Amino acid sequence: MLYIVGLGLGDERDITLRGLDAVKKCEKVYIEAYTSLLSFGISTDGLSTLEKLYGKPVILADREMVEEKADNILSEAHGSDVAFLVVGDPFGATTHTDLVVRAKKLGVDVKVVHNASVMNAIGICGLQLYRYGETVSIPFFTETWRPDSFYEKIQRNRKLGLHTLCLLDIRVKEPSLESLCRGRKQYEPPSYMTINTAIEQLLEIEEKHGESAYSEDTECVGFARLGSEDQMIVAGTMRQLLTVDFGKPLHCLVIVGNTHPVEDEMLEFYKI
Ligand SMILES: C[S@@+](CC[C@H](N)C(=O)[O-])C[C@H]1O[C@@H](n2cnc3c(N)ncnc32)[C@H](O)[C@@H]1O
Repeated sequence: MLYIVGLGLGDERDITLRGLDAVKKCEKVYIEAYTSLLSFGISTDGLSTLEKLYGKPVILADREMVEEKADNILSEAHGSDVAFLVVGDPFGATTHTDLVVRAKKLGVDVKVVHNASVMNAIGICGLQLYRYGETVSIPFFTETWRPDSFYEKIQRNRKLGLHTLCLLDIRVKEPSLESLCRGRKQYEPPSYMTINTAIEQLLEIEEKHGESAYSEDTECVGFARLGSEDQMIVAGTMRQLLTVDFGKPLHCLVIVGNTHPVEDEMLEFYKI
């Protein structure tokens, strides 16, 4: 059996009792290390808090392992109980649906244990979760690569009066271009997009398209470290949020659509 267990957003204590039961009975425990491990304050080589709580070793599964060696994990799950831990909810990221599909095709039984995700934790700012349009991802721009497919999606959401959740790029264990050319993989240090960088990129793309999908005066909400003791939530225009230091990652941003009076009342508590 493959147990895919959501860990929630705060720290190791956010696992559910059902999730902990599953972990305790599994012979092997993997943890995915590339979507948002950081919110647990865990460095890629320091898993001891989790190991202490679970009373067994936890194997770090980075992007390469999950994408290239998933079949090894799945064949282990054929004959024994294996847990695959995911920060947030297993379906809060598209990556894990692929693992479920592969497991089912190989005839491996799968059980999912849900938990809180960034996709619902943003509800804390008072914007109704059922008034959101398509979620977008904002990738880090480079000198030569400035993809902007998020622009059209935000525009579509805003035409419908819907809020937009922007997930911000995480670059963990990315091989450096230089090392790829040399044929020996070396990795860039991890980087996490801040709300400030996301807004700068959004405004750059608005200037390029010039279709007024949004502007510096558009109301947004910035979220940092949701679910942690030191979480930070600030509402304001893009221009205002550019001046806020949101501190440590992880960050995400909501572009506010049309609001109901109760949504406005809640947002007031977070205004800059
Ligand atoms: C693939 S998504 C969601 C991952 C996770 N499986 C979940 O269900 O929440 C990862 C992105 O969500 C946002 N994010 C995740 N955790 C966050 C947190 N605690 N606070 C703020 N943003 C967060 C960041 O923008 C990050 O790049």
